[in-house]
Amino acid sequence: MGKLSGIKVVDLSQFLPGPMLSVMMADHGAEVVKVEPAAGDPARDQAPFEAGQSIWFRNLNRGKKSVVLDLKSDAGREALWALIADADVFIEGFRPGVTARLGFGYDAVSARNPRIVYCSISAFGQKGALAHHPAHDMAVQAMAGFLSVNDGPDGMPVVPGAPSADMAAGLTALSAVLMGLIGRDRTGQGDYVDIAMFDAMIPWCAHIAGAAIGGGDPPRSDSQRSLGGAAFYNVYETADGRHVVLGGRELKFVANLLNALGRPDLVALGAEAPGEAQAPLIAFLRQTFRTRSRDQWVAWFADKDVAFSPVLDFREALAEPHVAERGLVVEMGGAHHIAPPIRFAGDAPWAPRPAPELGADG
Ligand SMILES: CC(C)(COP(=O)(O)OP(=O)(O)OC[C@H]1O[C@@H](n2cnc3c(N)ncnc32)[C@H](O)[C@@H]1OP(=O)(O)O)[C@@H](O)C(=O)NCCC(=O)NCCSC(=O)C(=O)O
Repeated sequence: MGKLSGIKVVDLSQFLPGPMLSVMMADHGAEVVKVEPAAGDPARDQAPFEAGQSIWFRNLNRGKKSVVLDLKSDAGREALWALIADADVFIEGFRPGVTARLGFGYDAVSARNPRIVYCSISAFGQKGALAHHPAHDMAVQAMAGFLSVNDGPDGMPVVPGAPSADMAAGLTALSAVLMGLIGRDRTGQGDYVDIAMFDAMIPWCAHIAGAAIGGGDPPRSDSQRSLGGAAFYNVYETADGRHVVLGGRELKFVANLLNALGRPDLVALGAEAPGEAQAPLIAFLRQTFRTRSRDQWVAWFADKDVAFSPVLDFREALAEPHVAERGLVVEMGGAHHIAPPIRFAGDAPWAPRPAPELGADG
């Protein structure tokens, strides 16, 4: 029995942030009813597909039910009210004002079910100058400053690989809903929470935007300038044109590596401030890493206590034995399932659950 069994979730959200929240609830036993328009959650149409389903959609919607409701019709609205009557959680991810126009704003929903924890997830929040601006992940990253530190050597911001604003919002919303449920259990009263992708990203910036927060110049960051050009927090090219990272900030790792490379004289430079003072160390490391291939370096580092990693593509990353040992990706019936990142010691062994076909439950 999952930690959330007995909790009923009505979820109108689409794409990524809201489904991320509700899939983690479904993983732990909540009954999640995904309410979709006739066209379905657009994530259903996102390539690549496998075993007849979008891989993206499957891994964000496993273990849920799907009902199709036209919320602009009386019958659809009635059906949603019936679902809300005994629900514990209501999730929506439209632009601010949409659910109120449909008749399902917090005031209306809590009047019918005062115990409900109602979570809105939007790009910039329900209030504020940007509130009604439509936005996907990249636009929020752009507005929050994150794209400015993900530029290439030509200064052009790079389209982010990970949808950080979506994920930050989904995971923040999960915490919020669980807090809401704990509070509700104490007081008997539900509550409303306004989660913004923007708000969820801003707390992530303190270390990279530190200077700007303090009123100084904003940081710039391609790989050579990250953290102001720290030798031991940097990316290096190898002889085969691949890359490796030194990702350690502790001086003992600097010493371990430079001693093994026969250059103990450079260790003191590791303690200097990143930037100009470390330039000779960076130059040495650049030259050194170009003398072997990436995988030769992986072998060389195997018996060294240094925070070193090869830069892998996704195929390589998923083929790592570590992924199999932790059971992170499971293939069943020709479909690949990504395991939940939260698994309690007392949980039954995890088994993949299918994501529903559109309207499978009504
Ligand atoms: C994603 C959006 C930009 C999409 O913009 P829009 O297509 O203009 O959607 P809106 O939310 O403004 O409005 C949705 C409309 O659909 C209608 N609607 C929705 N569901 C129903 C059902 N079931 N029945 C009838 N009508 C429905 C709803 O009433 C609205 O109509 P009207 O009232 O008539 O207008 C926006 O929803 C948004 O900013 N959402 C918050 C942030 C967010 O989730 N961003 C995407 C993250 S995922 C991501 O970044 C990524 O995947 O990439």
